[in-house]
Amino acid sequence: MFVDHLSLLDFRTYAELDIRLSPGVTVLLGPNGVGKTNVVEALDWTSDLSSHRVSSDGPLIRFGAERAIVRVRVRRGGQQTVLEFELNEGRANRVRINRAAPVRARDAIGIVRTVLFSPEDLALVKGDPSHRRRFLDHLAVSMRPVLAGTLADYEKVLKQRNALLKSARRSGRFTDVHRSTLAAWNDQFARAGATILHARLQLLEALGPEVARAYGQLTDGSKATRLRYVSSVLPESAGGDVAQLRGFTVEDLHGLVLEACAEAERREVERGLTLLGPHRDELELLLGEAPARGYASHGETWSYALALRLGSWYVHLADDPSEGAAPILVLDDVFAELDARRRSRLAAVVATAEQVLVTAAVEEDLPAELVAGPHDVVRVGPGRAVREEPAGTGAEGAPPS
Ligand SMILES: Nc1ncnc2c1ncn2[C@@H]1O[C@H](COP(=O)(O)OP(=O)(O)OP(=O)(O)O)[C@@H](O)[C@H]1O
Repeated sequence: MFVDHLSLLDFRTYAELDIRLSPGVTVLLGPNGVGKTNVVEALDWTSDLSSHRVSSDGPLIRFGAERAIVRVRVRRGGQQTVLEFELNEGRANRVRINRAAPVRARDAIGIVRTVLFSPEDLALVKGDPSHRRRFLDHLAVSMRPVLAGTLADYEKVLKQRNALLKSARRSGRFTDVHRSTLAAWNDQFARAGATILHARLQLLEALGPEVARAYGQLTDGSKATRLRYVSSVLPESAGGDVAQLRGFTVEDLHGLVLEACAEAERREVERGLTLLGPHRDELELLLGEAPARGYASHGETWSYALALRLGSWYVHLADDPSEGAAPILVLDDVFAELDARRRSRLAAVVATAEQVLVTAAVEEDLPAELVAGPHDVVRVGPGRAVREEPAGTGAEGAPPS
């Protein structure tokens, strides 16, 4: 797929921006801090309505403005879809598809598909487990948008469960009312938790080999990657081995979460906190025999982070091989961080995507493999981004209609 038009109103630095894009490679060039990432962040945001840089939408709205509007026109095979998002601080966002009546925000997830590489990805390897859980869940949602609802249900019941455990702890008594309310929350908690666990395990089964392949492509292949899923709920005997864990059905997992809830009840009341469930699990990244976190070198950490993203793209391609389904690749400021060998290796792989957007401060940061062939250049200046047009063509296209 590719996006051929992106319009922004009061998004980050842009009061107004209207930019035409083409399939193939587009390079966004401009000095540091000028707004290159803001453009690709807007596009990436439309894929799952979340930003790689901030956890709420507030900072995406131009400072001082009340709301932002992001409009994209995406083409997939012969089909085109116009998505329009109104981001409101402290209020629900409004979403329209093909200018029809507003729909639930969730209904727009997955229409645009992106895989974004950014310097923040280092946290996937070096950061705390929440980064890796979010990575897994975002990838799972982008392929199965319905999971967004389950994740929201899980968050809600987790909050309720935590509030109940906290109040029991504060009162110093675990009454029958506490017990029966907890039992009711436990069932909802286990249902949503089991669906999330199941989705993660299915995804990991596909992702593990693809990350290993990507890591091999980006490096000399002397070390291998392996993904382990360490769960607060699943049997320890499996040792996090995804191949052993993948056999569980949602029903099996529901039963396991309920059992774990019963087993942990006393400790949870003592602590006033939920101590188990997918929000406590860890995706462990191994490099050779050692965990990458704490052991991998800086270069290996970068390669692992890139391999997780490239592996995600491969999983998307395998999951939906239909025409035009391949996600758009967005490489935000990554080449400057890589040595020449990894630059060319990454460039050679990504250049095969239907649409690739790359940001860079200077042309010299871009690998020759990426810009040797035909590509577009968008010059980004303060509050503006202008596509360089080959002589004899119109400067800007019509807005999405
Ligand atoms: N909501 C907002 N309203 C106004 N300005 C904002 C908002 N959010 C971020 N900015 C500004 O946007 C700029 C950063 O833009 P961006 O991250 O896109 O830069 P960049 O061109 O990618 O830079 P670099 O090359 O350094 O990564 C900063 O100057 C920041 O102050």
